[in-house]
Amino acid sequence: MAAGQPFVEIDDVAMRYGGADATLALSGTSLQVERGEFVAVVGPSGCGKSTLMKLVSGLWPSSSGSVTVGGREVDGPLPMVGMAFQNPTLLPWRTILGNVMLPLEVVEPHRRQLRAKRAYYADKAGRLLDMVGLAGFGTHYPHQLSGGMQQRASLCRALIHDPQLLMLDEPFGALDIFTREELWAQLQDVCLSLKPTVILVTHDLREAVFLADRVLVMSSRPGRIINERRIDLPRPRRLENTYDQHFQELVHELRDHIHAARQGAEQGVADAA
Ligand SMILES: Nc1ncnc2c1ncn2[C@@H]1O[C@H](COP(=O)(O)OP(=O)(O)OP(=O)(O)O)[C@@H](O)[C@H]1O
Repeated sequence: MAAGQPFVEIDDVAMRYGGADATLALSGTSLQVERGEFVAVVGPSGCGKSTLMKLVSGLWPSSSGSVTVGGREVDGPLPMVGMAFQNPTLLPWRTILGNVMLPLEVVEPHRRQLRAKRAYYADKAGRLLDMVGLAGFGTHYPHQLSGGMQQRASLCRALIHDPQLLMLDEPFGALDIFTREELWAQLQDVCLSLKPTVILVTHDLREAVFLADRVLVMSSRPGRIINERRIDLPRPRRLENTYDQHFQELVHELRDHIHAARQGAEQGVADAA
């Protein structure tokens, strides 16, 4: 990776699902993320946020333009990525510890070392579970945990192989507000300690402002970045800071941008009618 090059770089990407007349999800989309930066992506529903995540993690190819991570063009799933989604997707027949350790069975060099170093990795998984308040739950099965606890476990699974890039697609979207806020604080602690590069997709503007160094706002579909806001709040941020005037001003500012993006889309539909 060349000095000064961003860790993640999306350059003028377009993405169409299916044939020529199928949905154009992204068009003219560009963004850059520095190593160790926490970026949140917000935008109107259906604007292409998840599509953007699929391109960066190599789960889907772009139709045009380029996507590079760590200085290399993305041409397939990246082992250096950890992912967590709205649905925790834990395997029901595995214990929580077994679920957290799953990526180690797939991603090299851990896969090669797992048999010889199982105790080391189990200890590491246990420490991650401790960090998110799940000490003692490693031997439980997913159905024995609440939704919030399962989501914490899926966060540990995303982190177990020391990913350089953490991709979080609405990871707390299905949780109640109290659990969600508790997990913001835990995710912040984990990130301050492990310092991965993070891209978070969320609908929750408070979540974006609480967690991110920078928030990117997308236009309506086909999505592209229409605004970016650096979040200049000191860390560690505390939940009581969400009541501060500056915090609320940032949230309102983002809300205005999204409102404008949605208005733009409605205007486009009206013009076409
Ligand atoms: N597998 C797919 N096949 C065809 N079209 C798809 C597929 N996945 C997404 N789309 C379409 O692409 C567009 C962007 O979808 P995407 O899921 O990226 O949006 P989003 O911003 O994440 O949405 P939301 O905020 O509602 O979760 C939508 O119009 C959607 O219907």
